[in-house]
Amino acid sequence: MKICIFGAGAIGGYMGVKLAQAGAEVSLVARGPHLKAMKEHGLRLIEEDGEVTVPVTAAEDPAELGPQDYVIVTLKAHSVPPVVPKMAPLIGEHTTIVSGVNGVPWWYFHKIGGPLEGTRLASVDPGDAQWNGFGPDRVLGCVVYPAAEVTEPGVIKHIEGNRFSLGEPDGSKSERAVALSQALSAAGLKAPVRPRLRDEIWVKLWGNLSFNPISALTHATLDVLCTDPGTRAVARGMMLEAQEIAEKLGVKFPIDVEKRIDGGAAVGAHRTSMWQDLDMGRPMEIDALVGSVQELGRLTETPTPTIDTVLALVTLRARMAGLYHG
Ligand SMILES: NC(=O)C1=CN([C@@H]2O[C@H](COP(=O)(O)OP(=O)(O)OC[C@H]3O[C@@H](n4cnc5c(N)ncnc54)[C@H](OP(=O)(O)O)[C@@H]3O)[C@@H](O)[C@H]2O)C=CC1
Ligand SMILES: CC(C)(CO)C(=O)C(=O)O
Repeated sequence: MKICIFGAGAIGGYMGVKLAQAGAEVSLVARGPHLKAMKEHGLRLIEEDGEVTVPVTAAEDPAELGPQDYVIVTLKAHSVPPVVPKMAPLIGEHTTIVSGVNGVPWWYFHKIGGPLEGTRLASVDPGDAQWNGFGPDRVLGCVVYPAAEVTEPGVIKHIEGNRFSLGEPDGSKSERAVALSQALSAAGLKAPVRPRLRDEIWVKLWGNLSFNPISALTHATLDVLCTDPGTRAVARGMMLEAQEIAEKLGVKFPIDVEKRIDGGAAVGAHRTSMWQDLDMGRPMEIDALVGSVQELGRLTETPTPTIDTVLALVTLRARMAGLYHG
């Protein structure tokens, strides 16, 4: 089974080391000093109980790697549409694309059934680049739970978690989902195949939608913003609006908003990825994490006053930092 990880930064690098260590036929697409370091010295993974360095097959040009059974996309959401044409050499007749990106996935309305079947989302797939470029039938969904960071070129620090939930857009337990789940499990990762992946997408998204922009705006860590009465109320407001949208789309939430916010507080003094991106002058995943929910609000005719307010503030914050051009 040939697996290529496209965008082998924090999450893709973590997955890549685990798969390589387990002897899987895995290759990584990366760029810049990080690619140079991993080609010259291998890819180093630092975990709580020790560290390991593994030699990896890595390239910037996918043409060097050829058609794959699975392409696992672990780019930031806004980086995917522009590179779709570049991925063409990786894609053969039976290639599965695994979307390991936070936020509302571009394939959300594929095989969902009902009146919104086949709806495209401009916030996450402008110009239908992925829908038309990959074709939604190739897609296997994935919710990424681990936290990791690239601490220096060629070095990944794992922070917590090892679950990558997988799910078919139609909820079936397909052969391709089971085969990938087995490969990831053999590499020591948790990879359950879920019949209702969209429910998990929303529980994860609840946090990213609210905690990430609030932290970027306030520079408060999760423990603080989830317990301060004012910002907790803003997060709650955003989440309740998202819940109304999601439930109109058939989602069932297994927990309530208060429990989800308490879970965020329990993570501790964590700087969200959106705040880290702002600090480091990197584009922020505003469209995928917040704009997409506003777009779904419009589609389902659900008012989103709190989401609209926070989206306006964080978008202007990003624009003033020269990090948002939408
Ligand atoms: N990190 C985390 O803890 C978590 C992340 N996620 C989600 O996972 C996804 C990936 O995040 P993360 O791993 O943190 O992101 P990273 O930025 O660490 O990884 C993406 C990598 O792709 C590289 N890249 C970008 N464009 C190209 C290109 N055209 N060709 C080759 N390489 C390219 C980037 O290089 P460069 O640096 O040069 O841009 C970077 O190394 C995001 O959607 C994120 O929200 C989900 C849960 C937790
Ligand atoms: C903060 C957290 C854990 C949830 O919002 C996250 O996923 C991020 O930093 O992007």
